[in-house]
Amino acid sequence: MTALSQAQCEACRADAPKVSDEELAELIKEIPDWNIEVRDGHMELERVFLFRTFKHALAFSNAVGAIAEEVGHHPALLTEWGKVTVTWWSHEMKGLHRNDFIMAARTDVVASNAEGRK
Ligand SMILES: C[C@H](O)[C@H](O)[C@H]1CNC2=NC(N)=NC(=O)C2=N1
Repeated sequence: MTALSQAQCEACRADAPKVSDEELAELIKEIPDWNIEVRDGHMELERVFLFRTFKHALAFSNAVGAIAEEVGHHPALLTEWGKVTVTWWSHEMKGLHRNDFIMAARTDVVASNAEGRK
């Protein structure tokens, strides 16, 4: 996996390249549990994770927040009772960058180590 740092968050620049249709078709295979949603005219990657309690859900949201801070690239995190909806897109460039797929894959790793999954 690409070693990303805050300084390398090219997806956070408005002129960074969006993934092409061909790249998208390949990258989405790596994260089969994620859905593509179109909002405000751009694509986003989204997945719902279920937990036994709100506390478990909140701990997961915090863990995803921590990997986001490491690279300076941030998701939308909707924390509810027993449920977290994670959405990745590159807001500066209004679309999907390769970084969003990398972060979705990292989110899956965080989820596989998370306590209280349902
Ligand atoms: C200044 C700062 O680096 C930028 O606003 C970053 C922060 N995190 C970000 N996260 C995401 N997902 N997209 C961005 O465009 C983005 N921009």
